[in-house]
Amino acid sequence: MARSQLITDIGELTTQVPGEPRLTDAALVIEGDRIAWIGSAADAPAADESVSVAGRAVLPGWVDSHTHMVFAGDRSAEFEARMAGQKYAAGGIATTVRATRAATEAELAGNLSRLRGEALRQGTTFLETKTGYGLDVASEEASARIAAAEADIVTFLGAHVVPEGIDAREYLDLVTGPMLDAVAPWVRFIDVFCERGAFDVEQSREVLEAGRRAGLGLRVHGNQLGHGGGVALAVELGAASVDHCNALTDADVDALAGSDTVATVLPACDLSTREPLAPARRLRDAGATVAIATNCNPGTSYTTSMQYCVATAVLQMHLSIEEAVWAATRGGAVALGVQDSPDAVGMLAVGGRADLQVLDAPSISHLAYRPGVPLTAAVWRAGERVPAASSW
Ligand SMILES: N=CN[C@@H](CCC(=O)O)C(=O)O
Ligand SMILES: [Zn+2]
Repeated sequence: MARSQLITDIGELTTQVPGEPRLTDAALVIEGDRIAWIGSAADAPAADESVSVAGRAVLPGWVDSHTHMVFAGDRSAEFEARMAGQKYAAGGIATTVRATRAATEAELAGNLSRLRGEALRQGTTFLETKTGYGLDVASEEASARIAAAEADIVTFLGAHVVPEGIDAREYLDLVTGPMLDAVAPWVRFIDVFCERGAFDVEQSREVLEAGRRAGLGLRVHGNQLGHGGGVALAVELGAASVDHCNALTDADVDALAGSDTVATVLPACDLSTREPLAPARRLRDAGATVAIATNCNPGTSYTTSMQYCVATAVLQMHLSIEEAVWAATRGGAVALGVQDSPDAVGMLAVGGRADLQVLDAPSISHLAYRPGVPLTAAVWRAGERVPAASSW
């Protein structure tokens, strides 16, 4: 029989199970990679090992549904210029494309593994990442393969920008043809940056329809830098999510509210680009499903901290702490299509994956009440306790 671990003396247990999202004085048992039992600490069964968390809060691991972690180099000079008043534009992506193409596969894998480890130790137990800094067939294939070795879900973002030295028509033929064929074994979704300076609505439609024909799910980077047609297109095509959602018309909000497309907000990116924050409160109030993700990338959001994003969503986007934690766990799961049993993530339920984090705090409200404080006390992913960082 699989090894069992009892985690007990949980002051506050956030399960995200509908109807019973939070328990107090709770305990849970992990058997192998699954949750075997949840209930009151007083009724907890015996197990092979027992860990008392001494009144701390326990919640599902974060589901980070939007990152770009396959890259080389950094863009701190661009960041400093932005802080001095320069506006963010899609063109900065070319800097990272040059560095990524010049890097070895071992360097790209090493950087991804470093970021993945950093995220995991901060409670991110389920991670999506994208290609999008290779932008030729060989580099995108390598990016997808490297990503698949480390991330839980990989998205193909060949349509990030049109790279230097090729015209848009020729590049779209590549993305929707040989590049798509090359990455297909490694990826579950296709994505497109539908924005001025990247791809317009008709080009984006072409990319997404090719991905759908190849059996991929759809995601869109939309309405980040202005009122574009990204959100409307995502809803029309039934995309799993549309991410950024900064500049929304009432019609965009209504369309999202009446759809199954998740609106993913990226608070750290909004602050790092000095763009107006995405209207998460307005989206929730209208009835849209909202997810929160880091958008970890070297250009617009170089953080792996879901806790920082949750705190910002509460403090500046006006979500309640429960709404923000839901958006950063179950919301991410819905955005990635991994919300259903038996392998659902972003919730703690008997029979489900044992992905959880313990906070050095008595309740989830401390995530926003104590912003910037590293509150992750312990993390379990698929039933295994995540070791602390090794020293270098
Ligand atoms: N918006 C498009 N792509 C990334 C930024 C990429 C970059 O600037 O390197 C994003 O999600 O913010
Ligand atoms: Zn992105």
